[in-house]
Amino acid sequence: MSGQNSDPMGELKRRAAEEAAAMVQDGMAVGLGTGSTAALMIDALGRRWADGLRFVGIPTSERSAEQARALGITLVDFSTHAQLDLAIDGADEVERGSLDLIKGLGGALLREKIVAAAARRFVVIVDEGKLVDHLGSRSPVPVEVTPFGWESTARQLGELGARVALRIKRDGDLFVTDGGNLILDCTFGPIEDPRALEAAIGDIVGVIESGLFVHRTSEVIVAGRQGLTRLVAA
Ligand SMILES: O=C[C@H](O)[C@H](O)[C@H](O)COP(=O)(O)O
Repeated sequence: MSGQNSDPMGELKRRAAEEAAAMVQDGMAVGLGTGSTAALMIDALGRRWADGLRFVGIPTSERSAEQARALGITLVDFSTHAQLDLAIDGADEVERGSLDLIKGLGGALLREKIVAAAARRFVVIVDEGKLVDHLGSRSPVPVEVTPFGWESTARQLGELGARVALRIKRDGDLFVTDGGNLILDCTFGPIEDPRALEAAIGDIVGVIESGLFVHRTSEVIVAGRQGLTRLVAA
């Protein structure tokens, strides 16, 4: 039908991405997230760059770096920018109220968490389908682990109550992160205490980082059928 958007959720994600991109000011150092929603944000920043906005970016993955470079965006690293003004990224789950997150279904959780931790403000952009009452309701917790001894690490994660799956790509090869590590997708079901679980996972030797982002979110821009909503942690 004329005028009807054929991809309403895609349009909603684009609007959230544009809203976040509009938060970037001249001279800022910005963390550039990873995933389909973050890619829309990077495209929006590319359009603002073409209009004359100037900032520097630290990407959270090789694919986000490639996208930003192709748009002419200046990329830097932590050797010159140990702290960022703003980081913008997507999420796989956002817990209502706390705004705690699960991230990493795209395999970028380690660099994303480092960038989020280095930013004065961490803004998350999602469609309303990502909102949950409890983390773990729909998504596993991705955990980045060293390849050496991953089987033992997996066993210890299982002892925390998770069903553990080594991430394999569609072509049947091992999924290897930008850092050369493996991902274990850990299904816990609804998580009552994300902070405690994040600590317990982090205590396991062989674990590099988990996709639980607890008490890190400054604001979430949610794109829904009623429009955009901006949530701030309770
Ligand atoms: O590792 C990937 C990231 O955590 C993504 O931000 C997350 O998976 C959300 O991606 P999308 O916006 O494509 O749903």
